[in-house]
Amino acid sequence: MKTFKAGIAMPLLPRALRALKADAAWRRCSDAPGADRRLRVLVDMDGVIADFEGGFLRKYRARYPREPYVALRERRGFWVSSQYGQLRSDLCEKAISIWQSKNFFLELDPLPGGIEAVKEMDKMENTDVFICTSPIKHYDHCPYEKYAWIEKHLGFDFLERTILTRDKTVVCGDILFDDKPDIIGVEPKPTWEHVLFTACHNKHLPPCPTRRRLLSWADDWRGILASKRR
Ligand SMILES: Cc1cn([C@H]2C[C@H](OP(=O)(O)O)[C@@H](CO)O2)c(=O)[nH]c1=O
Ligand SMILES: [Mg+2]
Repeated sequence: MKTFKAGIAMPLLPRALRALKADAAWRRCSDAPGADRRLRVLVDMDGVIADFEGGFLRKYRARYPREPYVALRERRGFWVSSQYGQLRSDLCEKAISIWQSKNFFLELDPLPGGIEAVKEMDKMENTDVFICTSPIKHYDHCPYEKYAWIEKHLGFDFLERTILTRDKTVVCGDILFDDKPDIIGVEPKPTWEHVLFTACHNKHLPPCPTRRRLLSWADDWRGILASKRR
């Protein structure tokens, strides 16, 4: 969105009006939430409210019962296929075939407390919550199943609050709860604070002084939201 420098005299009122509206909209994204501005919370899906890792391991072991696997407590690094490829090169493709299969994303179990937390946020005053999730590029099943999962667990109306994107940095919000340690994209300074949601693959990372963690939905997520309102 183009922003116009405030204070430059516009020849035509409509353009000036448009400029002021654009500037006001831009400010809504960037000013800290105050009494009049609503807090915008972005919640990731896989690894935060949907159990990608548990669902993967269950289906991998069912399809390849005699192949080596990585126990959840042994998981290191965000990308499952990388660790399976290190185990044995052909296991990389076998891993990928699991989440490319029909019903993989649809049949993921909710993670404990996630659905309840999102529903509570949705009812909070001065708060807007969105699910902000990245589909895999093998699009035969994933985009549809992510929408269907949201309808199944949060209701049809929550599709209005569902964002599918491969680049989360361009999404405007105050907080992003996400299990991926490095969230990069075209925007070098995203508006949101990334709160790292603890998952099997990231729990061994050293503490980072500049980034907060949410250990689970039993942790103090309400306190994190409250800290952004002051
Ligand atoms: C390949 C892969 C995908 N994913 C999830 C992350 C993304 O969903 P989300 O943005 O909801 O966390 C999606 C596409 O990469 O699949 C993993 O969590 N681990 C993996 O190893
Ligand atoms: Mg995730």
